[in-house]
Amino acid sequence: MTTPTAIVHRDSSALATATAARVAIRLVDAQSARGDASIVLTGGGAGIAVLAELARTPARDAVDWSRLDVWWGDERFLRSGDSERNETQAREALLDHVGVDPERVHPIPASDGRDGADPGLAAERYAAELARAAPPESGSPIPAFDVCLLGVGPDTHVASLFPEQPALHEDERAVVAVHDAPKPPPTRISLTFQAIRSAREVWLLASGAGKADAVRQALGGAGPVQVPAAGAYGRSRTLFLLDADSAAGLPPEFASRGQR
Ligand SMILES: O=C1O[C@H](COP(=O)(O)O)[C@@H](O)[C@H](O)[C@H]1O
Repeated sequence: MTTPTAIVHRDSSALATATAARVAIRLVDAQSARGDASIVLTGGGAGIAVLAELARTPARDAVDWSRLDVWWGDERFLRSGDSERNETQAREALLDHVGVDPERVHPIPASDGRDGADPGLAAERYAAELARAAPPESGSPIPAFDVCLLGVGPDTHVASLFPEQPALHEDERAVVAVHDAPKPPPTRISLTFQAIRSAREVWLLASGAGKADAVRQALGGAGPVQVPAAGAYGRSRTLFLLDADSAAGLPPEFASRGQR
């Protein structure tokens, strides 16, 4: 477990711009070290704003998009192309505008995919896809993602791990079907904590006053079942990337380390 660091930006626009640059640098560094890079994308307001900024930033030209594996942390289990799918929004914001290799883009299956409307089978299929991408020598069924982006919901959810739900107790599978999510749509597919924590770096994004209480709880010592954002961390680094409004309730030890 890595101790989180909070970085506070002036407003939501500065948060998106700075995080987009940070993602580009992270991917360039990973590609310099290993040739390839991998990223886990998130949905949500701040997450999609970062992707749209990444499509615009000149730093995007430093990334070799053809040598990037793109995964998702969660998906709303809807038909392919539905505008509420995180995949659809990520394609529109970023993936349609950069030279990604389609074979290396790994969307979570849709409800009209090969498994039909069975989210359990779709979750198993995604877990198998992750396992195929994991280096055999690692002994892990999950690749070591270079960076995993997670939006923080106002109720402290991350990916589709919602407070007090059964998925939070999953400690064997990398991917689960989520039923009865409190935020629509009710049926979703999500990486589990185990999969999220296999990432080298986990970056949690929040913007707006509506997220201040969630951020306060996540960094205030709460448990991951009550506050899922408190249970998401990376193997080498965990960042909370915030705007000033979402950082309004930061515990003092984090507030003093914030940047503006
Ligand atoms: O439904 C979801 O919500 C969260 C956060 O969304 P936001 O609009 O409150 O920022 C997101 O992280 C997750 O990927 C998504 O499926």
